[in-house]
Amino acid sequence: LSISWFNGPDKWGDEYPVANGPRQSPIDIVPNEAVYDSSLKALKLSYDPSNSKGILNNGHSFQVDFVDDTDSSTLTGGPISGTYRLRQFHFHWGASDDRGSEHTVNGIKFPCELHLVHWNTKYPSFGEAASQPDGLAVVGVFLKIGAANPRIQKVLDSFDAIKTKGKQTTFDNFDPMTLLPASLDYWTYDGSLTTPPLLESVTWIVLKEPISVNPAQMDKFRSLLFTGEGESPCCMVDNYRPPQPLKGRQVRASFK
Ligand SMILES: COc1ccc(C[C@@]2(O)NC(=S)NC2=O)c(OC)c1
Ligand SMILES: [Zn+2]
Repeated sequence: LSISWFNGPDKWGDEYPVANGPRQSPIDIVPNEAVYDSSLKALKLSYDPSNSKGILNNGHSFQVDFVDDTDSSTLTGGPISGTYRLRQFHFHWGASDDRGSEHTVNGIKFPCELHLVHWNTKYPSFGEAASQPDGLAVVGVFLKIGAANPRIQKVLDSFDAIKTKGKQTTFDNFDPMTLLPASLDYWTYDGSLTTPPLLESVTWIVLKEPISVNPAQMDKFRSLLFTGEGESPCCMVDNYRPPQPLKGRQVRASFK
């Protein structure tokens, strides 16, 4: 499905009525209104770098895909029960540093947001899980502008090979753990995919602590194109959905 961001988020409701559903994402996170829940477990992420497969420009972001036919890269603990397998990770970012994240904190937008997508192994496949209310668990990590991040550089160095929509290349031996901040404190709430089909199947786990990238690294994200080879180029930027109504949902915090 090719989502062109110029007939973007405010048009999605016409074709996908769930866009106006009760558990849409992203949301604005208001830390003072989040409820500390001492029963929330620590996140347990164990990833096998040899599971990383390839990196693809899918026309609305880029994603790093993982082999997910065994339980070798999993998320357990946290707000979820059972075992969720890592499927892919991708990012959302802005045309400038004042915007780009999907979730916001007290209305503050970060320049970029990482999504690590996991699916519940109680279902036979990712596709099946994506249509179930407890099917997916996505770990969201904010990126802020600061010191250069050596661990993200390998991702950025692959961009020349995936500049245009549909291009992909191999991406071996990458450990997504290296993209996580020191603290795994998180907020969690029930939500959805943030692009069509906007399925309400995501348990969101948004980390409180951002990771940093420097301005040159952030600019590298903006060198990708939404458009395919030979089409008039359109920079891949502002591929984020704005916050959606909370509709009575509670956001819980794993920390005081
Ligand atoms: C099952 O079909 C889909 C379709 C789109 C996405 C991507 C996205 O909509 N979801 C999140 S999270 N961020 C996004 O941009 C997806 O990711 C798991 C799964
Ligand atoms: Zn996403």
